[in-house]
Amino acid sequence: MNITVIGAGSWGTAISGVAAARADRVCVWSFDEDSTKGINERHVNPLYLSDYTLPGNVSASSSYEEALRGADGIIVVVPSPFLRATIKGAAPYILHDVPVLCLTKGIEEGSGKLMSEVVAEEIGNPGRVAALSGPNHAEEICKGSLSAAVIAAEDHDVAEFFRSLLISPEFRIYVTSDMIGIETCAAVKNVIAIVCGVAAGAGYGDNTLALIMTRGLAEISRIVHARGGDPMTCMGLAGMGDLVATCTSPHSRNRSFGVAFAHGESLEDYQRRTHMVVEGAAAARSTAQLARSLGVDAPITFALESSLYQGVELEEALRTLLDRIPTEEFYGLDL
Ligand SMILES: NC(=O)c1ccc[n+]([C@@H]2O[C@H](COP(=O)([O-])OP(=O)(O)OC[C@H]3O[C@@H](n4cnc5c(N)ncnc54)[C@H](O)[C@@H]3O)[C@@H](O)[C@H]2O)c1
Ligand SMILES: O=P(O)(O)OC[C@H](O)CO
Repeated sequence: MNITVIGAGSWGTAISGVAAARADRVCVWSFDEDSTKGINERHVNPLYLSDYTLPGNVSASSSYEEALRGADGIIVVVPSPFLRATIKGAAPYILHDVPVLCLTKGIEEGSGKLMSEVVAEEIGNPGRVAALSGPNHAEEICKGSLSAAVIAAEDHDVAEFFRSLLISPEFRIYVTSDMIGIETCAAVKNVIAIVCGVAAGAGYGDNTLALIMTRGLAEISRIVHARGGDPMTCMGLAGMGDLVATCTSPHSRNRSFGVAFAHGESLEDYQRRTHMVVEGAAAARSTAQLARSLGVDAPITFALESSLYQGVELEEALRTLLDRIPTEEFYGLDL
């Protein structure tokens, strides 16, 4: 079986290693030529997870045509700001019935579309597109540290195809049909993780982090419900699981950007310094747009959007949050 992984950042590199355990061959499409060269010559991606050696059946290419030739399954894992352009470029080489698994976490700005929807729009045959999410820091997955994820697909056979490709005793894979729930959780938890980082950077304690995570989960579930997903999904791996991992882990780029932002570093400087994409920053804007269009109250997201993009000082954004009068904890889903 031949698997193509589109994207050679941290997660693309780690998932290539996971897929290589079951696949005959894995070919990674990389935007960066240095990654292509490193993987082909030394089985190492010099730009991401550079201390991880990929299995010998993983190769790389910066040509869509070459990377996708003969693919029996495709995994898409480019950061959300580059997803549409990348998949548009790849689309002519993707056959109509090949199953596709989307690992990108985000909501498209402007359209409010989920990542699997963007992929399906560009390649057609939406029933063959699935999404995977969960608490999965690439740094831990590539070391075989015990982890779990959930695959969502409309077509159970597509979910099973990817589950049997990726499952192992160290990587437990569950399945669901709630694509909206899984992908909305995946995008919005990154926003909440930045805010946790900001709070930690500003010197707040664990009580405050628990407050942000809990009210953040309520915010996520309101958006999931309004978007047509199942709020119970928020209790699972893609919801609470990933929220906890991202809001607390030193590996999280979203959390650590929040800390840096509280200390005065800009988004641009952080991303230039780390060569990594802070998905929650893009998601703050796209989630805020989506929440407004759905008529959903999303105060934590709105506060981050205002300080990232509207020049509102962090202290003022925080004051706006704290000026809200706490009411009953549970209003059901209209809260
Ligand atoms: N890193 C993780 O642990 C992890 C875990 C789960 C999910 N994810 C999600 O996976 C997705 C990919 O993240 P990542 O962590 O692998 O990326 P990354 O931040 O580690 O790397 C950035 C990637 O973007 C590529 N890139 C830069 N400019 C580009 C362009 N113009 N067009 C196309 N590609 C370009 C780079 O080559 C590199 O592969 C994100 O949605 C992220 O939220 C990441
Ligand atoms: O490093 P982060 O903050 O982009 O998070 C990575 C994954 O989404 C964790 O599951």
